[in-house]
Amino acid sequence: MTGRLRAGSQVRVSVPATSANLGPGYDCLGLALEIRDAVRATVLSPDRASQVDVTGEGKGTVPGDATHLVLRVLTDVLARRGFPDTRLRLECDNHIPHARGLGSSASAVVAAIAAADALAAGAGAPALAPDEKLSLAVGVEGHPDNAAPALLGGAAISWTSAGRAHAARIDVDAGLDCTIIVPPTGLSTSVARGVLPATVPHADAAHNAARAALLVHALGNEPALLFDATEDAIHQEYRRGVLPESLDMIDRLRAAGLAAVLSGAGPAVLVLGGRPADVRPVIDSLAQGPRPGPAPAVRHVGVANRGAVIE
Ligand SMILES: Nc1ncnc2c1ncn2[C@@H]1O[C@H](COP(=O)(O)OP(=O)(O)O)[C@@H](O)[C@H]1O
Ligand SMILES: N[C@@H](CCOP(=O)(O)O)C(=O)O
Repeated sequence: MTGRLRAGSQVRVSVPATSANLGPGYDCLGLALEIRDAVRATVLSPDRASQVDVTGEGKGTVPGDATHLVLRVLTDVLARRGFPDTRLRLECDNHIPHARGLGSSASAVVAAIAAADALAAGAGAPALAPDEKLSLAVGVEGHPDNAAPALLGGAAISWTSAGRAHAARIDVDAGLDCTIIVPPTGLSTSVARGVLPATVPHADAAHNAARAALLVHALGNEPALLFDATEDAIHQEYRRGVLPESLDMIDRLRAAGLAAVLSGAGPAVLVLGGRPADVRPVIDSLAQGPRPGPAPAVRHVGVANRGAVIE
């Protein structure tokens, strides 16, 4: 089927930030956080050029042309669904910091897929199943651990099998406190993936398998186990060379008994079960002496129970 969407059709989607890995769950665990981006997509007539307006994060840095991540994925998914060369106006209201390890690119991709699906469904195309949306997101992102909670909300386990991505939502204790420490400068995920070895020792894989399984239990049922459950042996230490300050922060927070992990590929740090009042004294102790630049932001943030939603 090849068709054209009616000019003036519109959809608004909001999508949460995510923190992937949560320590041991490299490329398979993630948590949605209540910081949301919103995108309004309006179909233009075919003689108009697509247009992107950005407010907030990324304004002035993300491209305004067809290479804009949301526009690129949205038009690509629409073309696959039978609506090629759709011209769009996007209004992006961004709150998720870019290149900090809070899944901004996955949220952008998921927002685009959800918007494309809603526009196509409005024109009579069958709606995509959650696994189909996740598989499309993985085709862009390369790993499912951010996209899964961005789609589903809450915490998610994600995996790929025979070229298709899948996810299961897991319970999170309603009272779980999360604090994020967000440095003023970012690091692209591809750089932080590039320093990882192709293989890890068997003992380290076994270490992480135990912690990741324990983490699923701790998040939903026994927060007292979060500290043990967030130990990682397969990615964080390898990233110390490109993220020395984040890893130093994690060391100090963990020495203070807090379940601190690298958020995604960093540089942000996530403290599970910790409040800013617990975290700030440790951050302040790191700042003894002249600080080279602005201080990191310390934010208390709730778990987002809703993933991508059409508003
Ligand atoms: N809302 C968005 N709109 C357009 N591009 C985005 C958006 N969010 C992220 N990006 C692109 O993705 C990059 C960040 O992706 P990445 O390095 O994977 O970091 P993270 O996903 O952890 O924030 C940004 O520098 C930008 O190019
Ligand atoms: N599992 C990935 C997660 C990347 O998350 P991001 O938020 O930094 O993009 C990794 O560790 O590389």
